[in-house]
Amino acid sequence: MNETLDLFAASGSLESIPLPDAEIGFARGFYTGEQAAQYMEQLLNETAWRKEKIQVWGKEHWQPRLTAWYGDAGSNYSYSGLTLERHPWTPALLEIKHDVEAISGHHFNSVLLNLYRDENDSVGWHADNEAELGRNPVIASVSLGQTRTFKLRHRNKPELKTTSIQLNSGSLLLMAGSTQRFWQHAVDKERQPMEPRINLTFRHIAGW
Ligand SMILES: O=C(O)CCC(=O)C(=O)O
Ligand SMILES: [Fe+2]
Repeated sequence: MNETLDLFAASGSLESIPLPDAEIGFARGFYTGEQAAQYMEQLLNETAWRKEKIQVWGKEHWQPRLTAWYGDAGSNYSYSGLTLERHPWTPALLEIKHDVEAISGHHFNSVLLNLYRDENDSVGWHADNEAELGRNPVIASVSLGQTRTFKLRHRNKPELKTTSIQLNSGSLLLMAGSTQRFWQHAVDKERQPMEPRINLTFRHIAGW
């Protein structure tokens, strides 16, 4: 058993999701419904939400969701031709970071927040594999508000069917090991009306 799976085992409430070439842990009840609803309300109101333009295959697009980037001073995070403006940690984000670090045994120095306003907001297939995240990034993803379907697909083993995980309010998904190298993930638009959802992905950016 490798180091990260040992960590999952040690941290009681994280259940391991057994996918090949991946290390994924899930805690459905990381926060109670009530705690999650409180953070949802607070983060909806106090986050510096922005709609960003990104480059995909040389063309400019508006991202189909709102985002915000918080973290330690000195950070710089770039993806899809975009360098995000970093905001200093808020008390609420530091509390959540503390809880996530306690259960995962990992240290994080930044968090990307996503706001899916309704059923039309989404994130396309991607892996969080930017160089500054290192070779085996550990990413801790906290979900608040509307349950949305998180899909995972293997990059080069099509016989492994797409896996779906329902990310309910208050849940924590931990992706580690080779997950970002072998798997991509996405949150699709939905046909049914959806309430807002906030997702926080805690990351460790190397080099600062
Ligand atoms: O909203 C989610 O659950 C996933 C967000 C995500 O993949 C990202 O921010 O990189
Ligand atoms: Fe991602």
